[in-house]
Amino acid sequence: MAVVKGLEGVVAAESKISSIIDDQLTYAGYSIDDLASNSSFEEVIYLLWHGELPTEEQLAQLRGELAAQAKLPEPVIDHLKSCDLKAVHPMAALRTAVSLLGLYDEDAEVNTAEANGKKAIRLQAQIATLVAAFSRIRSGQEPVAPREEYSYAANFLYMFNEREPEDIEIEAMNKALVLHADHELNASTFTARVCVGTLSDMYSGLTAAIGALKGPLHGGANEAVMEMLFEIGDIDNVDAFLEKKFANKEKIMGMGHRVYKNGDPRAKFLKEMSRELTEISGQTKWYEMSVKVEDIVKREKNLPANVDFYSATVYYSLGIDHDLYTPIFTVSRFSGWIAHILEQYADNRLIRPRAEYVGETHRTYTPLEERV
Ligand SMILES: CC(=O)SCCNC(=O)CCNC(=O)[C@H](O)C(C)(C)COP(=O)(O)OP(=O)(O)OC[C@H]1O[C@@H](n2cnc3c(N)ncnc32)[C@H](O)[C@@H]1OP(=O)(O)O
Ligand SMILES: O=C([O-])CC(=O)C(=O)O
Repeated sequence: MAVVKGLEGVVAAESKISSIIDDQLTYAGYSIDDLASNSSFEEVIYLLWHGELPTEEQLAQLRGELAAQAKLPEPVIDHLKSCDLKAVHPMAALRTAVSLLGLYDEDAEVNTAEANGKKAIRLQAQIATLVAAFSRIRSGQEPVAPREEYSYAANFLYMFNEREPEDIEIEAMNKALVLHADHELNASTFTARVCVGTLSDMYSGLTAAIGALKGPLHGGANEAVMEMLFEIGDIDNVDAFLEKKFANKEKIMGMGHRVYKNGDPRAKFLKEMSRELTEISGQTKWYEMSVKVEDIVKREKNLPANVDFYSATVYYSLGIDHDLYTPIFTVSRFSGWIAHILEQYADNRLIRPRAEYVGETHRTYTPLEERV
């Protein structure tokens, strides 16, 4: 058996949800360029779950259902209030809270297509409320109830700040949600599929996926990018910072990708948003530092920026705490994970690869008292 470390290049599933071919990303056959420029996040949710863009009527129905399901069960809010949220990582709190949501859903263990369809809407609606509620409760404020008349992106921002978001903020959040929604068989999506491939439930699949996205080699990189920029502090420090990183063979967060070798097609949109938003907020230094980091890493290591690199300064410009960047990624990626979970259920086979054993063999049991 040949071991493929990290399963690089291994094709482990057939999927109609998204594809990466020649560094081009598509959702159900629509290019990410097209969708990022034209589509609402709700249209993308529909596309990922149904394989088609919605009609006006279908979109209105989805929006209505999402708005109607966005409230959290009181015990979940009480749970958040009972924790010292300043002492925990938001992704850890989210992982637990999503699992907890399952205890208040009578459909949690019902694995029919109908029940899974209902859970899909409920969970996609509640995840945004949950992230915003975490942020509010952590800063000593009451969670803000979702508003049915807002779009998904506008409502998400509103629940953070309890003020009507500006058009530019809504546009940026919508675009970020569209860009992060799905990405073929990335580590967290694979995790979700492995989990539900045992015929476990949707809550378990999503909880497992959150755990995988949390890591800094995956979704956690956007938070790490902002920490890196804080540490660099000033554009004049970029060269010395990177030289030291290269000398110590440390990774530069937000750079490099397992699949894209010539550039992540999502990054250019986030870069442009970062430029625009940092200009508006009068904090262009973060954008300028990012560009310098990107240029040097490209020149020295031939590694392009990935989706996490410029999303950091986009969210920073929206006034969001940097440890909430990966939770925001989670809100978007819920749509993709759910699509993959539904696709896995529809044509399931247990996912169970093999390992090549490289440990000791032919050993004889030594009684406890004889061991040294
Ligand atoms: C949404 C997302 O998940 S996007 C990815 C987010 N993750 C990050 O931004 C973290 C930083 N990047 C990385 O760690 C990697 O590029 C990954 C995890 C994204 C891809 O990893 P892999 O395909 O397994 O590549 P791997 O880690 O084996 O790297 C290959 C080589 O490139 C180097 N390399 C890869 N990424 C980086 C980086 N960001 N900085 C410096 N060197 C890097 C490695 O050190 C390694 O060098 P070596 O061959 O001399 O040992
Ligand atoms: O595909 C990957 O390995 C990681 C990634 O970019 C994503 O999940 O969006």
